[in-house]
Amino acid sequence: MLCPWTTRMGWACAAIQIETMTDSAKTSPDSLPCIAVLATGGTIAGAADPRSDGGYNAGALSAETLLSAVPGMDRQARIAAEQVAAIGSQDMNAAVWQALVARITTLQAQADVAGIVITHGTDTMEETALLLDLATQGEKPVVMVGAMRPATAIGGEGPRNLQAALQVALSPQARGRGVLVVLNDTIHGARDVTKTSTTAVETFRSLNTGPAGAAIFDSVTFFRPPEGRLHLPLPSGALPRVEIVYAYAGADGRPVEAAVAAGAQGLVLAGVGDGNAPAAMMEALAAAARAGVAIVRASRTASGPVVRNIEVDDDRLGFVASGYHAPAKARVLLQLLLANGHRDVTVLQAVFRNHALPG
Ligand SMILES: NC(=O)C[C@H](N)C(=O)O
Repeated sequence: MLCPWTTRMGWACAAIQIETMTDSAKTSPDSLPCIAVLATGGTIAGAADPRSDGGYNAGALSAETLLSAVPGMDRQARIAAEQVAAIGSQDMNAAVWQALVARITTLQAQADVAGIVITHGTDTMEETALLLDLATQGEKPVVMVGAMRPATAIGGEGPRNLQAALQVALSPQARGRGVLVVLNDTIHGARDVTKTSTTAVETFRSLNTGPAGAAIFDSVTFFRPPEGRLHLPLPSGALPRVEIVYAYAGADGRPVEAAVAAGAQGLVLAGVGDGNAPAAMMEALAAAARAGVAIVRASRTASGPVVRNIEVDDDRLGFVASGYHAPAKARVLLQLLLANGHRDVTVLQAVFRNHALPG
């Protein structure tokens, strides 16, 4: 039994459709909620590569294969899978983001869809999570999931993570919370989550806020109420060029000048401490700000806010302090702000501090 919308939408030529109904569920298939799974690749879909012991290729397995490793979900939901991309998330790009935004927007509007799950590599999951959270609207749960061990590895945790993500997507409590990330039985909000370890299965943390909730066995619990969402539509075409400049002892202004020469409309400083940098780098950033480039000071440290006008005179230099946005996420937010015509430093600062447009 396919979800009703798969036949209506005519996905047969563009997407994978799967049949997961058991005999028992087939007695009343229409009573089960429908979940759309949008697959993009990543290690959760990774398969061993014979080139080396432990080596693998991300995005090698289909959505259908991933779902076949999660027995029992067919008693709780009808599931329709669509292969949006098949890439390692190090190669995530604007075209896939456009496709995901379009599919989420369509699925949010379809009455017969209860929730959406997106399989994705972990490397850039936090960037995609924030972008989708900002660029889409709707109450239905949108749950991103990945894995640290490839599907062919002993102890691969992808099937359990996918099961938990499907359970969160089915949970009424997950409604109205924007985009969520589920791995290792833990639920994170798109704004809060960061990958903290190259290899650990508990790599995703919400370092400043703590996790949003937990998915233990088949029980989904949230620890706090939903927060307000900021909406910044994703325009068609290329996003504005925004570069990240990394500060370190001895850094000078040349990385800043190179980024500006390459056409950057915005720069995010991955600064030391509270978004700081050596004087030569700061001078180059100030010159860029005078030339009309949006400058956001973030921190290369893992947690804590970057606060305005503490060691750096942001008012005089025309900079924005990133608040709790780490560099990669500050870049996504700045790209969407610039793409939506927000260039005024006061407006940019309000959004980075309050996650809401002023007024
Ligand atoms: N664990 C992973 O998913 C890493 C992989 N390189 C990816 O982001 O696609």
